[in-house]
Amino acid sequence: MAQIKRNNLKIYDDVADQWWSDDIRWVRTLKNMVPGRLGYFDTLIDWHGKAVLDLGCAGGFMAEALDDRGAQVTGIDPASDAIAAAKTHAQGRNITYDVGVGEALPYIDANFDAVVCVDVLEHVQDLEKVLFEVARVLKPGGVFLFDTINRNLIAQLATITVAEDILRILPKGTHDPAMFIKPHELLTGLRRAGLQAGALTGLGPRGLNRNGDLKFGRLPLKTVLYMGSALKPEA
Ligand SMILES: C[S@@+](CC[C@H](N)C(=O)[O-])C[C@H]1O[C@@H](n2cnc3c(N)ncnc32)[C@H](O)[C@@H]1O
Repeated sequence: MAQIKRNNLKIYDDVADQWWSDDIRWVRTLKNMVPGRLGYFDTLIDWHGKAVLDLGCAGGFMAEALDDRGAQVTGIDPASDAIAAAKTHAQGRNITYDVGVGEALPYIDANFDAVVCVDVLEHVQDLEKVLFEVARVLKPGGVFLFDTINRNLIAQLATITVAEDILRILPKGTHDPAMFIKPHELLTGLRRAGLQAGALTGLGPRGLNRNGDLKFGRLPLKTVLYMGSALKPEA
């Protein structure tokens, strides 16, 4: 049997034209996760007037939500068709979109008040480089806000066996379970990059919305998905 390509990043360009159409369940799921994430992140930062980088923004769900909150948003992603879709959808908004990777951000040092990176860290080729780049582009006193997937058997069962293979709510090959990140690994990476991590919290499904799609919010358990923040200390 042919081997499935894991962490297949082509998936995001393949669905770029339908990113905002609500036709694809897993893309809708990403959209539905935004309020769950912001329910936590909004308690940590007042976005208004802040320069914010949405790192790994794809078609722009989080970027537009941050624009709605009055942030000055820049989004970046290597998926060029997804960035094109983000630009088209954001017409009339003041969002800047760039094609690029987190390992080599095309921004000057100390450019952003916040970097948001949701459902991305477990996809990047070089996590350490990305965290150093995040620290570099943050202003002193700036904050890094993220979520990612834990690496253990339960997280693998939930995201690969159940979500990809049984329920088919994720395309096959979306994730490589070997790239999932244990919280202590991320905390070590943040510290090495010079960032001071705050508390981590769980993220997960909290019922269904009116369309029968999953709603997301904070959970006490960090077994599968977890969110967190880290501060760049003042100079
Ligand atoms: C699951 S999607 C999440 C998209 C978006 N953050 C959201 O929640 O709607 C993962 C995204 O990470 C991006 N990505 C993968 N490798 C990356 C890298 N090295 N630097 C920045 N983004 C990357 C992919 O292109 C894809 O758009």
